[in-house]
Amino acid sequence: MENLVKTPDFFKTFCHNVLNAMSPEDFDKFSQLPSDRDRCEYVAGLPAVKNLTIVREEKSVKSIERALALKKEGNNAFQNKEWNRALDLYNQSYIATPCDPAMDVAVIFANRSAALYHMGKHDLALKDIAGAMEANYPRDMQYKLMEREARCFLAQEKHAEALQSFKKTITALDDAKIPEEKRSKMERDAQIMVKMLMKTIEKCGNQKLKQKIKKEDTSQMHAALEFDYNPTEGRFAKAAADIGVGETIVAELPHCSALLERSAQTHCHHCFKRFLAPLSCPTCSDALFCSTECRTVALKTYHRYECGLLPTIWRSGTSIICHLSLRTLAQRDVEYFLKIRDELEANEGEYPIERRLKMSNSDYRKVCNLFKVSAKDRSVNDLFQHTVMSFFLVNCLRAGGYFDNNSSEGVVHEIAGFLLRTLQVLQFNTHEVFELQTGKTTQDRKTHFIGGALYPTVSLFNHSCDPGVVRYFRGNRVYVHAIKNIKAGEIVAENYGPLYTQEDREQRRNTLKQVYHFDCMCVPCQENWPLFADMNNDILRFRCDGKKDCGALICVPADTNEFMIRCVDCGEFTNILKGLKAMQDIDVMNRTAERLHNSGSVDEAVRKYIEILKTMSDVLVPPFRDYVLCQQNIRNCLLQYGNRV
Ligand SMILES: C[S@@+](CC[C@H](N)C(=O)[O-])C[C@H]1O[C@@H](n2cnc3c(N)ncnc32)[C@H](O)[C@@H]1O
Repeated sequence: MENLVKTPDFFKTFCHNVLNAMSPEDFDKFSQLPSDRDRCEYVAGLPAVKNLTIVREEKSVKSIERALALKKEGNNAFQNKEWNRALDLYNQSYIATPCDPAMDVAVIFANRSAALYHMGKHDLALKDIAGAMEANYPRDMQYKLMEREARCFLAQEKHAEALQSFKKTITALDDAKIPEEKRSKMERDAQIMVKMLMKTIEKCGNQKLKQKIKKEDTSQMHAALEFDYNPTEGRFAKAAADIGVGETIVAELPHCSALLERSAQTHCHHCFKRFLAPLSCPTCSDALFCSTECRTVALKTYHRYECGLLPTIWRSGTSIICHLSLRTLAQRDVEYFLKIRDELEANEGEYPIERRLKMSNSDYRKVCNLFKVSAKDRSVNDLFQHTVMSFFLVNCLRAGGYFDNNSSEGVVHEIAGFLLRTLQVLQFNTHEVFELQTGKTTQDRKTHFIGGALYPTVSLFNHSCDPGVVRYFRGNRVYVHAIKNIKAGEIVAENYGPLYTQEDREQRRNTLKQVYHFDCMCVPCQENWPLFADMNNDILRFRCDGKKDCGALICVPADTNEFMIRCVDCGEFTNILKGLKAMQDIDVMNRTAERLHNSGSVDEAVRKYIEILKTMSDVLVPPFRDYVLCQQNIRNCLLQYGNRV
């Protein structure tokens, strides 16, 4: 069966083979098993799974010959001042360079720093210079690097740092193997810069930026956000006090995240940020990083087990959920899971919401009890396929060296049980992480999926076909913003896909039932709101504001001549003049906002749209065409925030 693992989409075939070998009695036995661990142990004992052999792959190994050829091409592009092309070739050369001997990596870093310097990417150039020095760049050439470092600092107006680097240039020139004339000219130039910088520093003081080490909280929540529960809808987010349109409701890092294969050569394997000059895993070419920080965390945790297995996982044809489940386990060691096992068994993973919110996002206990359909409500077939998937994943972990030689098979089944539990949680709680690709016009903007992630707080939000929030991402950090005014006591709902403006109630409810197993109870579903295509501004809806506070809905033709309307429910009068006037003002305001948005003043456009939405929702009851349009516009603007790094 070893060959099977080498074929594209092999998991489907593997699962099919295992399923075919099962008799009805076997299924019956499987369906009686009480726990995820028992299910995993049962599947591991089936003869049909025995021949799945997973090994770390040597395929994505590096090649010095290829690396040198690419570097040569890069040097030619550099000579021709084709900086972007040179950078691209140096990147490819770097990724293909074996970490041993480090010398080659050092030279590639140095060359790449030169291309980055010419592109004005001084921060990245400085990182590569540091990388070259760390990888023992030859002493006789270090003067060049030190001089480049000094010029990068100069460009950033970091005078004290530039001064130090010019001093280091002078020292490094002692080792330079260059003609004496060139050496003394460079030394003279560096001395001049040292004197000049000393004067500048004396005059303006040391402008060294204080390096603030930002210790970011893993989850930041709006002060007015709280969580409630009811037996039909489970836990859900709601507003404890009024939340205004545009306000940030949650910003959080994922419990775990995994990049899609198609983004692996363009985005950081750890934080999902798009990179220009990546750092590579020293062993494989599959995991690239934006910074040493991201690389260090990945290499110390999950990547040491995933290295060499990424091609197998990607080739398997399983969804991102499968990789996320593996990552959840791989980011902590076996001991961690064995330690929390008894606690989870005792309380079934139930923690009071306040305690849960205080837990760190990397704590498995914070995500293990997110919504999932219980085993008794799942089809046996579905549960069986997920168990086979856990078997595949636990074997990946085994091949990656996750278990030490003393680990018993019992421990392996225990971890497979955790994988199965995580797969079930991920099925209902994974968020697709996207990047907004910008174009010249608003229509050219497209969302591009780059990976998946599990967010402990955002996963507690219920769905509405008229959501109150929009999500965007910076790397794999999610930001949730309000796109309407949410009153105290109201639900703060996000959207799982179907929108009332685009699909009719039946379609939406069918999708939600099929994918998420629930009957949607949101307001548009209960009131059967119209599609956007069927909407106009001909009928305006008001809330009765008579003294009896009945709050009934009052529908009025937009071209009415009356402005005091009697409520059929309570008989009181409501003055609708303000609402009629608002509809006229909104038209002008909308045009101003659109102009601002198209000219790229996103912040100003958002402020304008917020003003419009506020004006509308203060006097009129949605949905109506202008309101929906304005919400769509504000959503587009907020999505663009994700692109501002
Ligand atoms: C991602 S979870 C949301 C949090 C969940 N309520 C909980 O208790 O953890 C998704 C599940 O919440 C429930 N849910 C979400 N939106 C709902 C809605 N509009 N109406 C009814 N149930 C909903 C469904 O059970 C759904 O499968």
